Amino acid sequence: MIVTLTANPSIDRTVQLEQRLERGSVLRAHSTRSDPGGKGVNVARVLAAADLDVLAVLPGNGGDPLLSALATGGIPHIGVATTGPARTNITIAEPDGTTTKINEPGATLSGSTLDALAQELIARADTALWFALSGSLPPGVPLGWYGELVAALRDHPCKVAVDTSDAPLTALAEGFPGSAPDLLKPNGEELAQLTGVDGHVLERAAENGDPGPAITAAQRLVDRGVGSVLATLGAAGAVLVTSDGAWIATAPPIVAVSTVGAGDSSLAGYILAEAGGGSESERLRHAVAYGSAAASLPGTTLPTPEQIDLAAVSVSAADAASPIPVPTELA
Ligand SMILES: O=P(O)(O)OC[C@@]1(O)O[C@H](CO)[C@@H](O)[C@@H]1O
Repeated sequence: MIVTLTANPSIDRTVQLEQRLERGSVLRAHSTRSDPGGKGVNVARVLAAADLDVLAVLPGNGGDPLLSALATGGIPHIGVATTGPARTNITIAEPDGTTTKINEPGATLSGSTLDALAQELIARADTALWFALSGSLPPGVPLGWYGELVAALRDHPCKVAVDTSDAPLTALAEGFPGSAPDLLKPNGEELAQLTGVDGHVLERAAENGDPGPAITAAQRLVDRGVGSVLATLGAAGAVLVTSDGAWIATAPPIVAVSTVGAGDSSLAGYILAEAGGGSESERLRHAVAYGSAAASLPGTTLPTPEQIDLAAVSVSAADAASPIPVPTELA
């Protein structure tokens, strides 16, 4: 079983515009849609669509619209009693595929909700294959909470993936190697934040087909105890770095409709391939194929296995025999 934790789930409301977004104007929406959201919920949705045994753990009370949507979608889940319903996050989508996202802070979680969420994980630590701890932490949650969970789970046979950002990500990294997960999934900006690398250098290089800075930055996290770093780089693809080597994947050309959920789909693709015994390059191939498929779908629509084009993703190994060159900007 794969267990996902979403401390700050959401209803994702997408507003599709027919024209460009103009600040200060009255704009008419062409269409709207609502999808169950929150990063761990999305990972669970992708894995469930691929018929994996999955469980989404999240705060929520019986009758909350988000839990009802998960039930309707056939996503196995446990809602832990909490004070308020899930937040609504807004995506404003423009005709050229540009998305602007406004995420609410989420309802405050009490100490007892936090303890109950942690208990749901610990109770499965000896049977679950993977835990995916994903997304922001709502008010009331200590910034170091992910680190505490990783530390509690790492004595068990399960593997733990973390995908978060900003202060919770920084707090997690401060606890390395004790809080280092088996898999960390930063995007380019988060990778830069964590490693002190200039984010512009990293992203510009990746866009120009040079994954060197991203690999170097990811290697720094592996040196600090992280098992594997899957760094997603948008249209430039992704890199996977472990203590055994580094792999690079380029993304197939797509018409981007909504990148919301693309990173979560990548994480799900990686876990799916790993759970099936796939090699590092196959895990990376699945990650990029799932992420690309998600980006070509509207709102927080997530891909099914039929929409995945593995053959369109090219993966290569960085030469393990020669050290990864450190670009001058990083040296
Ligand atoms: O505010 P967070 O927790 O960082 O991100 C939440 C969120 O933007 O992430 C998902 C896409 O990755 C969406 O479903 C959701 O709205």
